[in-house]
Amino acid sequence: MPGLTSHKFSQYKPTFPQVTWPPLEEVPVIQRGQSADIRKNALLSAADKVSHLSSALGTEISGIDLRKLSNEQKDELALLVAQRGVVYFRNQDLNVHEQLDLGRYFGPLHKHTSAAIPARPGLEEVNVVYHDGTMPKDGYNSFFSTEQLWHSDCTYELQPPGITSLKLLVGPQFGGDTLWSSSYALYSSLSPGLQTYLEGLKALHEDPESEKKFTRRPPAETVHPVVRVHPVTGWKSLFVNPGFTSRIVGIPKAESDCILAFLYSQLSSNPEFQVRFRWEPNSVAIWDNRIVTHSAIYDYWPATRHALRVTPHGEKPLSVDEYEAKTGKTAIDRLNDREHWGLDSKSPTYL
Ligand SMILES: O=C(O)CCC(=O)C(=O)O
Ligand SMILES: [Fe+2]
Repeated sequence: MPGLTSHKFSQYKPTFPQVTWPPLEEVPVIQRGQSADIRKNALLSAADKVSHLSSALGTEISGIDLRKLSNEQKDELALLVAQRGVVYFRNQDLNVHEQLDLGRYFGPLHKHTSAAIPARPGLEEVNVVYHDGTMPKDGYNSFFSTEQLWHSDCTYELQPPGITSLKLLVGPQFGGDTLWSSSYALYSSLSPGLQTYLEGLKALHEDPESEKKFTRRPPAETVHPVVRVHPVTGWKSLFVNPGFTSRIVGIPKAESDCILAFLYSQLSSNPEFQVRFRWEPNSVAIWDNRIVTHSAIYDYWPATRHALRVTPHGEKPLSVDEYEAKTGKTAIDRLNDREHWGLDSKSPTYL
């Protein structure tokens, strides 16, 4: 009953109010995963089932109600997401305010400069993802190649998002899946010489959309390290993405183009780094934008797909040198860190 469904969620339909917000300022972020017990028993033992969907990333948990998590379980969820990149839950009844509260636990919430926000006032921290049959069939595919659709959210900000959630309200019977790609796995796949070279570089992130759309804040562009270290796991990750990283700075343009083209082709096309999620209404994905990229698939026109995203800020990305100076610890390639996380040598996963 499409009429009923669209009425039920009409307050979350997309709007683009022409309001202006002040520029973002630096905000403190508490790394919740840092307080978690490494075994994550409070969270995992409360679940009916925990299934890893691929070696590199993606875990589905059933039997947990996201409205009822204790702070201890939320801390463990933050750690799990930092390790597995993205964690999925189905049949979640949490409403948008509960989704906002959960997000706020992980960091101050980001307000998007230009993306749609819900029609109902007071929900500026919610991002609306919405397509239906009245919109062009080609959708984003007429503006971007499938490779360009891969991105990590809002990396042009000074403090790009950390632990982000997306809840599907309405979706097609089939199609409209989302893909995620592990940037830990991408880093870990490179030869030691290339890893070391990239660790010394920085790249420019900017929003190509900001020239085309009304922006509620002056558009940001920021230079971030090409390899960043996750503050909780201490693992190194490639931090460039086709959506927003335009060039590596301080090296010849041709060299930057060539390296970025190689990295983008790897992250978007190497299935070993990827996981694909088939949504149902009330599915929630929680991913760590610091260490994964993602890409939605627009193959469901003319069906309606409607989802809400809540996006906490992460820290200012730390380069390997910054992480080591700050913590006195050595940042590590995830592939070499199995023992620390209690994995035996045969375990295919990185839980
Ligand atoms: O529609 C989706 O599955 C994801 C869209 C997206 O990129 C996002 O919400 O960050
Ligand atoms: Fe996104």
